[in-house]
Amino acid sequence: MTAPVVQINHLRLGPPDHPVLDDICLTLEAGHFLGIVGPNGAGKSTLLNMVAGLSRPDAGHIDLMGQCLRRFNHLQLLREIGFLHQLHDHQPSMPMRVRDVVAMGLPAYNRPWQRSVRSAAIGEALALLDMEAHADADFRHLSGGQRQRVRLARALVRKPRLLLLDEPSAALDSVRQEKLFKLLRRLCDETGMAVIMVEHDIAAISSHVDSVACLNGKIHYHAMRGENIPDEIWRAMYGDRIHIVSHDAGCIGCGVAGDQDA
Ligand SMILES: Nc1ncnc2c1ncn2[C@@H]1O[C@H](COP(=O)(O)OP(=O)(O)OP(=O)(O)O)[C@@H](O)[C@H]1O
Repeated sequence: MTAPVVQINHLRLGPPDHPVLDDICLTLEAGHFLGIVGPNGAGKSTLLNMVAGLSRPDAGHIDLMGQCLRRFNHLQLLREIGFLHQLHDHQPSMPMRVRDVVAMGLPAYNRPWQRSVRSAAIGEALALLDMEAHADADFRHLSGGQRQRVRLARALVRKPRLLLLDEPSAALDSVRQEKLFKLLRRLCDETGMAVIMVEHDIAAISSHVDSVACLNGKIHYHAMRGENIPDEIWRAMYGDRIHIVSHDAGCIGCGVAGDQDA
């Protein structure tokens, strides 16, 4: 039997009496598309950083493809995991072509003798995000949404087995958001890539993901596709004063419309 792509067991960060993350357990098989929702400061980015091996938990452990994450060296982690960090929109101070930004996602980007292989992979990744026509453009001259699509191409270019996305739809218009979620769904189905995606808008992601974990320090609920997330879970995460609205059938749970009195 193939080992799960990621297995997170009883993960904790911070002191037991005041943890940032507490008793986090999640398993992702190949092809699984997991959405994570939760309020600001819930620990979503912190969890992604730990899965990427960028920081260590205080308790619990993470297995990647059946092996303890700590046994992977830096290069192996780079090969297996694609990571799109939360948008900070830093831009290079020097001119940089779009294709060179994407090349930075390849573990072999500093090996000029592999130029033709690199070039094909870069073209493929840019095409997935409809950015191939901009391959030779200066990255700094693109719009914010176009730059975000280039960063997504950089995360995908090495065809990772696990893709970690921290609010990837930031800066994308709603048509592009929908296209992105559909692309991720297709890649999961066709290549077996597993995805963990942090997003705030559950209504936008619920028809694409396989499951949604509701995180605020701990996992309050892990809903499978089509399952309703109870109102008390939303209240436990966002507070009693939220206004909860239902949305289209087939989506997971309810949407949070915000605090009407705020
Ligand atoms: N190593 C650490 N030790 C203690 N606290 C930490 C550590 N890492 C992160 N935190 C704290 O954990 C909290 C969660 O931060 P995080 O960035 O993960 O939230 P988030 O859910 O991604 O929020 P947002 O939706 O605003 O991006 C923050 O208050 C942060 O300061």
